[in-house]
Amino acid sequence: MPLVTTTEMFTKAYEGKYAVGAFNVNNMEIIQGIIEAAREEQAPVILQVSAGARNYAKHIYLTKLVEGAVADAPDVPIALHLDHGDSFELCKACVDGGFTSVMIDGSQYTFEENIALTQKVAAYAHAKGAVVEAELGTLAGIEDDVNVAAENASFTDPAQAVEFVERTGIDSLAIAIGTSHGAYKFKGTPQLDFQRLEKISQLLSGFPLVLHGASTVIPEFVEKCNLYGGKIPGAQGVPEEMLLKAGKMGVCKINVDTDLRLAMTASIRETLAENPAAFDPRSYLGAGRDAIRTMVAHKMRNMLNCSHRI
Ligand SMILES: O=C(CO)COP(=O)(O)O
Ligand SMILES: O=C[C@H](O)COP(=O)(O)O
Ligand SMILES: [Zn+2]
Ligand SMILES: [Zn+2]
Repeated sequence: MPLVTTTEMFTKAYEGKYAVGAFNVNNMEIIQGIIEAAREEQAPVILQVSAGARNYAKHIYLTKLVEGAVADAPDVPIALHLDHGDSFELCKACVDGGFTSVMIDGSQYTFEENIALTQKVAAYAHAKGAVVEAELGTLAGIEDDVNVAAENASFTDPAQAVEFVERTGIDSLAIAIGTSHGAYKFKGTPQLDFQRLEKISQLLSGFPLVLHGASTVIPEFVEKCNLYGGKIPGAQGVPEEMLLKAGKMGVCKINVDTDLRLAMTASIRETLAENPAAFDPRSYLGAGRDAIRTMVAHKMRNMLNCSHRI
């Protein structure tokens, strides 16, 4: 099947009380690892591209690789999504360039400015058959060029979320309930505001919610990075059981980037450390690709609960 939007994926996920994984992609090995996992697990999947990834790998290379993925896994529903679009122009370029879904992240603007920008993107994308995710509330952590300090992060207001969805006509909403981007999410015990999620979910009944900054930062992979020369002290993420619970409460899309980075880096470090004579990039990039596949399959089975859903 051709690339799809997220509409049907989210309807099924909402009804089935599970979430679809949205994985950040930057190169061929990452795309192939994710698609191999989706095919093995028979799970729908969202490939998402940040502005940084688009600059790194270039739009045309990424879309051609994704075209390859679609041909390689014809029975898997695959959506191609812009992650954290920060302007109308970027969203337009992605819609025009074959993406089926875009995120406009106006969360750093005032409520009214965020609404105006999101409305404009939604009108354009919908006219072209693409869908739109927007964000209300801000996450702490690093998003592209925006580094939001924890004290400037603000959780999503449930009443505002309803007004925002009604006025913008978006297809899904990213909310802030305590997750954050990157490998350092919590200093003490991990905690999410499930009461807030429940309230938003009640008020927006049936509407797909999105969680960003949802990597688990699995200790095994941090330790492996550190064992083979890395320096990633004190990293901590969102426990998988919390994400599984969120998936039962209206969260239909869960974003994962950091866990893929950690898995790939750990296996590349290990491969090079254990094979000092190796210098064929296929040896360590291939190991990195395998690590992505294993990590994504693990997420699909244990945290998203989206295996065997197609
Ligand atoms: O939200 C993300 C991409 O938009 C990724 O979050 P992580 O950094 O927790 O993987
Ligand atoms: O939310 C951010 C994602 O992890 C993408 O990160 P990036 O902007 O460094 O590509
Ligand atoms: Zn944001
Ligand atoms: Zn994000």
